[in-house]
Amino acid sequence: MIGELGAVLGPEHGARLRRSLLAMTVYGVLQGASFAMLVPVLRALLSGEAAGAWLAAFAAVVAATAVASYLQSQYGYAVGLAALRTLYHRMGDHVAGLPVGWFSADRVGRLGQLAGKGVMDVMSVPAHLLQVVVTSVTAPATVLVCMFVFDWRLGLAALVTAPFLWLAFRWTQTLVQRSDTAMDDAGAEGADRVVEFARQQASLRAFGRTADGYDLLDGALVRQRSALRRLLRTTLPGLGAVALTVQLAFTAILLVGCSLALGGAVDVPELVGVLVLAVRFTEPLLAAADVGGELRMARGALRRIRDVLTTPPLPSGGTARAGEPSIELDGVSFAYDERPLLRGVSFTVAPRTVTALVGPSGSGKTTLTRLIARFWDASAGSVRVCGNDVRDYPPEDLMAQLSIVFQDVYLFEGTLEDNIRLGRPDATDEEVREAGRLARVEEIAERLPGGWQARIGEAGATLSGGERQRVSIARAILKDAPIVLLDEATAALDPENESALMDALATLARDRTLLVIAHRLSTIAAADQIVMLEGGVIAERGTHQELLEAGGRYAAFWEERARARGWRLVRA
Ligand SMILES: Nc1ncnc2c1ncn2[C@@H]1O[C@H](COP(=O)(O)OP(=O)(O)OP(=O)(O)O)[C@@H](O)[C@H]1O
Repeated sequence: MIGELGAVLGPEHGARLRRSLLAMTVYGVLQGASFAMLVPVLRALLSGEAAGAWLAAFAAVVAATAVASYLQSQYGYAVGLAALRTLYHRMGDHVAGLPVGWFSADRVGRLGQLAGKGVMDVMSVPAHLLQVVVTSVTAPATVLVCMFVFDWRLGLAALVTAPFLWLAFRWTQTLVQRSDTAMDDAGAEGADRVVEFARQQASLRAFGRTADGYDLLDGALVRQRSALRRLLRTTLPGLGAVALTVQLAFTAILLVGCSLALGGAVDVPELVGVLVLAVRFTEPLLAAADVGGELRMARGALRRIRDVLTTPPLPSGGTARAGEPSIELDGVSFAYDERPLLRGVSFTVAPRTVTALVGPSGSGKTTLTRLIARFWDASAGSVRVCGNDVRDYPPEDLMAQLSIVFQDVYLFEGTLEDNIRLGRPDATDEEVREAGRLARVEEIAERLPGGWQARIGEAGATLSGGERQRVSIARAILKDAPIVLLDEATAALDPENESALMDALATLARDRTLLVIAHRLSTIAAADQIVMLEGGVIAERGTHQELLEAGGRYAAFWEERARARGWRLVRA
C-alpha cells in the first residue's frame, strides 16, 4: 500500500513520505515505551518503594510521545495535502492528453467520483490511516521487547500469540477482498447510472420513465445493495475473529502470568503491571482492524487512479509546422473496440474548397471528421492536415488549424459573449461581437433580455437548436482557424432561422477549407466535391453534376432525399 501510494505520488514526494513514516514509527515506539513504563511505576507504587524517579521518567516519555504525536500528525497531513494537490494535477494533466474518444459517459461518471471521493479516500491514508497501521506494529513490538526485559516467560507468551493475531488479520483481509472489489465496481456503476439518470431526464420524461423508475438505475442500485450486504456478511465474521483472537491472546498472557505469580516467580505488583501492558499490547491491533474498511476503500481508489494514470495518452512529440490548409486521407481504416468501421478511405480536400460528406446514417461520417481532429488515431493509413500527419503535431498546434462545429452544440453556463469567446479567450469585446454579428448571433442578443450579457447555458437552455449552432459558428469565426469541420444541423428550422444559419455558414466558409457532413440539399449541390460514404468505404466521389450523370449510388441517394423533402404530413 505504501509502495502504491509512493508510486502514485511520484518521486518528488518520496522524502516527505519517508519523513512522515519515520515520525509515525518514532511515535509508535514511544507509545509502546510509555505503556512499558507503567510496569516499574505500578511496581514501585504498589510495593511502597520510592516511585518519584520512575514517575519523572514516565512523565518525560509521555511528553516525548505527545510531541511525536503532534509531529507525525503534522507530517501526515502535509503528505495528505501534497497527495491531494499532486493527484489532481497528475490526473488533470494526464486526462487532458487522453484521446477524446476515451470520455464515454460511464468513464466521465467514474472520473467524477474518483476526483471527488476517490482522491479524498487516498488522502486519508497518509493523513490518518497510515499512522494507525504503523502504530499497530511498532507499539506492540516495543511492548513485546519490554515484556522480555521484565520477564522472559511473559514475553515468550506474548510472542507466541503474535503469529495467531497476524493470521487472523490476514484471513479477514483475504475474506473481504473479493467482496470489496465487487462493492467498488457496484459503487462506480451506481454513480454512472445516477449521472446518466440526471442527464437524461428530458428523454426519460418524454417516455414516462420517471414514475415507475428507470430500470438501469434501479438494477445498479439493487446490485450495489447486494454487494454491500455481501461485504457486511464477510466483514463481520472477520472482525469477530480478530476480536476473539485478541481476547484469546490476552487470556493466554493472563494465564501464564497467574501461574508464574502462584509459583512465586513473579511478584503481584509486577504481574499487575504486565497485565496492563498486555492490554496495551493488543489495543493497537484492534484499532488497525477497525480502519481496515477505510484502508480497503482507499486501496480501491488508488487502483482506479493508477488505471487512469496508466491509460496511454495519444502519442505526440512531433514539431510539424502547418502548411496550406488541406486535408488528405490515405487508406484510412478505423475500428471501435475491434468492430471495423472505416476501411481504406482516401480523398483530399484542397485548400479553400468545400467538400460535402454524405451517406446513410451509421456509415462513419462523424467518425471520419473525428479522426481528422485526432479524437482517436486511425488503425491504418494516414490522416494529413495542412501537409503533415496529424500525429506529427503538438496537440494544440493541430487544434489551432481546425474549427469544429458540432450538431449538438454545448453551451456553457455563462453569458452569450462568454460562450462565443470560447473560440479565442484573448479576443477583445469588439472582436467577439464582430464574430457574433457575422454569425447572425446579434439578432439573438437583441431578443434576449440582457443582450450580449444575457446568461445562457445548459441550465437556462434558452436557445433553439439553430441558434445554438449559430453561437458555435461565431466561436469558429472568432477562432479563425483555416480548416472547418462542420456537422450541419439536421433539425428542420423555421425559414428565418434557416436563412440566418445559411448566411453564418457562408461567412464561415469564405476563404477557409470546409469539410461538411451535409444534410441540406443546397449545401450538397454547391460543394466543390462530394464524398459519399457507405458502410465505411467511399462509394462515390465527384461533383454533384458528375455524380448525377454517373447515375450510381449518389444519384439514387439524391433522388430519395429530394423526394423526402417534398413529403408533407396530412390528415387522413
Ligand atoms: N464512441 C463510439 N464507440 C463505439 N461505437 C461508436 C462510437 N461512435 C459511433 N459508433 C458507431 O460507429 C458507427 C458509425 O457512427 P458515425 O457516427 O460515425 O456515423 P454517421 O455516418 O456520422 O451517422 P449519422 O449520420 O447517423 O450521425 C455507428 O454504428 C455507431 O454506432
